[in-house]
Amino acid sequence: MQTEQTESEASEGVTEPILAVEEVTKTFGELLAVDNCSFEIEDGSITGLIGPNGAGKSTMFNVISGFYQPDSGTVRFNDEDITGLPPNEIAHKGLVRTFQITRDLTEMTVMENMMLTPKNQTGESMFRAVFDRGTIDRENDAIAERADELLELFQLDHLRDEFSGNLSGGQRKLLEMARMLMLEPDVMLLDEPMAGVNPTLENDIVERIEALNREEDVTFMIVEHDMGLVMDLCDRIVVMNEGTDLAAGPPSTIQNDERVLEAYLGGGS
Ligand SMILES: Nc1ncnc2c1ncn2[C@@H]1O[C@H](COP(=O)(O)OP(=O)(O)OP(=O)(O)O)[C@@H](O)[C@H]1O
Repeated sequence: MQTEQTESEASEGVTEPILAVEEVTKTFGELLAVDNCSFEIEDGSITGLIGPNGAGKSTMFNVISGFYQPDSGTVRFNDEDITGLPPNEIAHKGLVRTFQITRDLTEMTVMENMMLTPKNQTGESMFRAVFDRGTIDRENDAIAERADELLELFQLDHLRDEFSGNLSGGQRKLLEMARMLMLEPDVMLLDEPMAGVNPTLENDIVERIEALNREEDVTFMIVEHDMGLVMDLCDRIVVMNEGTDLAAGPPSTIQNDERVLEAYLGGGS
């Protein structure tokens, strides 16, 4: 009994990294966009990735999610080396991302967009598509049910049959997050989720992120320029500067880190 207590006390507060970036470098010709950058993302955290303009944040997101091949270094997700895998494979493993500019298909309805991104569909196999209609129908029902639940969660259910091109910029951001959640991810990378979003919708997005983190155990990594929001929302912050990791820690530590202040002042952003 005594030993059990000690063990559980010892493990309390110790969280495994779900994502680890190890010595990643990415160049564009002569330009060193990411320079030997390393950091870890704790499972269950909401981590902010901040840094002055041009620090390499978007490039890092592109490397992690498979859109760019790094020149060197490793990306580990759930202890598996995922470096260089194609984006759809990484997404199906449970690591998804959103973009600064939303990527929904504007000529399709909100619901059709949702139905494009499900996980493990049997219908993808030609054999099953021909011989196993019953399973496919049941799967489609389950997928449609999840899509409806997510649309409700993101308060888009009244726009279910609307063309996504008719949604506001903020609503399209919500749709993109909802669409990515069809993959039941463990980790979501959000690239400037609040850019171009009005304050009411911004509050909605913050609430959705917090609820998904709390109730569905989704780990978030968020690039966001609004410092107040980052400090409020995130429990941990990674700071990049000139392509590399400059500091990492809780918001209270980062806010008072001289090197971080200097990077922002010196960076002219
Ligand atoms: N596809 C590309 N081709 C060439 N250079 C690029 C490319 N993408 C990014 N860069 C350069 O790499 C550097 C890092 O850019 P990146 O967009 O990753 O920074 P960031 O921290 O996301 O900046 P911001 O906060 O302004 O979005 C910059 O100098 C940028 O001009």
